[in-house]
Amino acid sequence: MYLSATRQQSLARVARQYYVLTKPRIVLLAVFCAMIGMFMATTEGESVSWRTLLAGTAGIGLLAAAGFVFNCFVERGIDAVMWRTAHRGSASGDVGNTGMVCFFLALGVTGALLLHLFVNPLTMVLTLATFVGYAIVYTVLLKPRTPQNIVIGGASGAMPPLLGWVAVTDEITAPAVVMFLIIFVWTPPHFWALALYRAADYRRSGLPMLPVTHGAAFTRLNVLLYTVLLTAVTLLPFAIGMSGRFYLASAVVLDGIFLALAWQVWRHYTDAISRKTFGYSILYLALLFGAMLVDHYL
Ligand code: HEM
Ligand SMILES: CC(C)=CCC/C(C)=C/CC/C(C)=C/COP(=O)(O)OP(=O)(O)O
Repeated sequence: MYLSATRQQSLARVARQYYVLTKPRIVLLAVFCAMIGMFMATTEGESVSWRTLLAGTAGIGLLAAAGFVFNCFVERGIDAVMWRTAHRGSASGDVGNTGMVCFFLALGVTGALLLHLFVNPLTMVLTLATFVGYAIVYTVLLKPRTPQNIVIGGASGAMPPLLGWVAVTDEITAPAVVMFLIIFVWTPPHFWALALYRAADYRRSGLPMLPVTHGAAFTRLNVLLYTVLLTAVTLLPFAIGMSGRFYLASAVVLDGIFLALAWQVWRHYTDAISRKTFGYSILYLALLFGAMLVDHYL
């Protein structure tokens, strides 16, 4: 069947609109962390099977993407009034409601089936629970009601490395919980740094984010306090013997930079510093988990 150039361009534009709703770069880092969880679960000389690696990362990634599309569907009205999210097809109306519902159902069912058929039932159940935690508990129940939405909702975001661990071991043990805790405590400075320089956007949306409900100064203090707590939590992998000196040295350097930025957010705030801190928080998480993986094979 020959499609005219115009038709091809139109299809490509629609495909891109759907792709954007999956928040692909967030899925990428989440799947990266899940993969690290898998490799961290292997013992000396053991490797992750291709079946677990491929089906596990695909299943977790698809269910994460399903959660993000569901979030865009539910928040299409709010996203339309926020400058940062108004471009999304869900907010602009370029992507219809039926299409979004079918899309997140297809993503979610495929992800769950991959995990059930090729990984293990526990990983499928925990990943589905993570989906519910993010799509329903965070997006529908917490986000419109409390400034602690991202702290409690952060539990879903922290699950990927634990899910990766369970995909390999079929059980939850201390190292998986430690990796969960690192992302759980990382989430508030990650998000509140963004919320600070996007405060006007959130005020317009009516969402009870901390800078809107408690003001910038209190939020800036919380960014610093959670970053101090994060520094302590990132020492746990070394403290419990899960990771060695290479990881410890990497964590100390990465934490030092995060603390310096968080201190500036607290004492010498500018939107530019907050934007820089948000951007660094993403690089920080990727490098910290990357260092954990390198250390595992040293
Ligand atoms: C409740 C927890 C979290 C909240 C509220 C949150 C919030 C946000 C927000 C609002 C953005 C900007 C998105 C945009 O403008 O399109 C963002 C970006 C991002 N977040 Fe988070 N985040 C959370 C957890 C996580 C987790 C767990 C990860 C990865 C493991 C992550 C990775 C990223 C990445 C990679 C970006 C950049 C996306 C891009 O540039 O397209 N976030 N986050
Ligand atoms: C099933 C599974 C593995 C889920 C993945 C969990 C995960 C990585 C959650 C991250 C949470 C997140 C990025 C929230 C974004 O906030 P928001 O949605 O409020 O952002 P927005 O304002 O841009 O819509």
